[in-house]
Amino acid sequence: MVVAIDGPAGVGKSTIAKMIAQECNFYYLNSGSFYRAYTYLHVQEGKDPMDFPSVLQTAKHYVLTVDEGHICVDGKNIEDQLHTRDVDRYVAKVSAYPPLREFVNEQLRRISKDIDVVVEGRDITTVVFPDAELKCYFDAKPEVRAERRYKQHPEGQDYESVLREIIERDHIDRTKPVGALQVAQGALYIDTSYLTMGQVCEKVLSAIFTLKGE
Ligand SMILES: Nc1ncnc2c1ncn2[C@@H]1O[C@H](COP(=O)(O)OP(=O)(O)O)[C@@H](O)[C@H]1O
Ligand SMILES: Nc1ccn([C@@H]2O[C@H](COP(=O)(O)OP(=O)(O)O)[C@@H](O)[C@H]2O)c(=O)n1
Repeated sequence: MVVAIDGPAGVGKSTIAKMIAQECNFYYLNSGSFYRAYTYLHVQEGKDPMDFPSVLQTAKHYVLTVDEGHICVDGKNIEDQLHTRDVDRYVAKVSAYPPLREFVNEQLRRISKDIDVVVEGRDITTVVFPDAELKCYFDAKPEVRAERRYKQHPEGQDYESVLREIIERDHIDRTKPVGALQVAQGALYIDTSYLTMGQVCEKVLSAIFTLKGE
């Protein structure tokens, strides 16, 4: 079974996807971490992240694997390097490059073949797995998402600049020529603004149990 979750930054996709994966014993895949990893590896090589064809070359040079939801290069977990300011600044732009999207999507489909998986992203329910057994779209107001992100890293940027970056990333994600963030047909739409994590998880689990006939 494929459970696909889309939604904007800070809405709770990773948190809930991990909870569902644990509860149902499903494999967990975060498509955003592929785009983050390629952005990181490219910048790490001292190359320009705005030169998108060259980012694709970098991507083709590395073999990424996923170990318990963590992205690894040559077996080394690089998850800690993926949430830096540099990566945050460029990843939405890098991920708008259609050939890179195709490259990432192929890998997501290959990894998910014949397994039970919960996968999250921006175009997972619309482009990558339009036939997923369960499609979810999580939403929340930008102010609520910025507050959550701010609380995640209170030592980092102030609330106002977190909110500005969220709004900017929303704009890029919603206006991508290919793979733009949108609510898929037939998706379970959940506004998480006033729900606890447990309540969101319950709604998704209940949809999974219904599909399984449990
Ligand atoms: N329903 C919720 N209520 C309160 N906090 C939440 C909720 N869902 C997620 N969070 C918190 O918000 C932050 C961002 O969640 P995350 O799962 O990283 O979002 P995303 O993967 O969509 O960017 C995390 O600190 C998480 O614990
Ligand atoms: N399927 C996906 C997943 C992520 N992305 C992009 O990659 C960025 C980082 O993804 P992420 O899942 O780590 O984002 P957060 O919402 O966790 O900050 C997003 O802002 C999107 O621009 C995408 O274009 N398509």
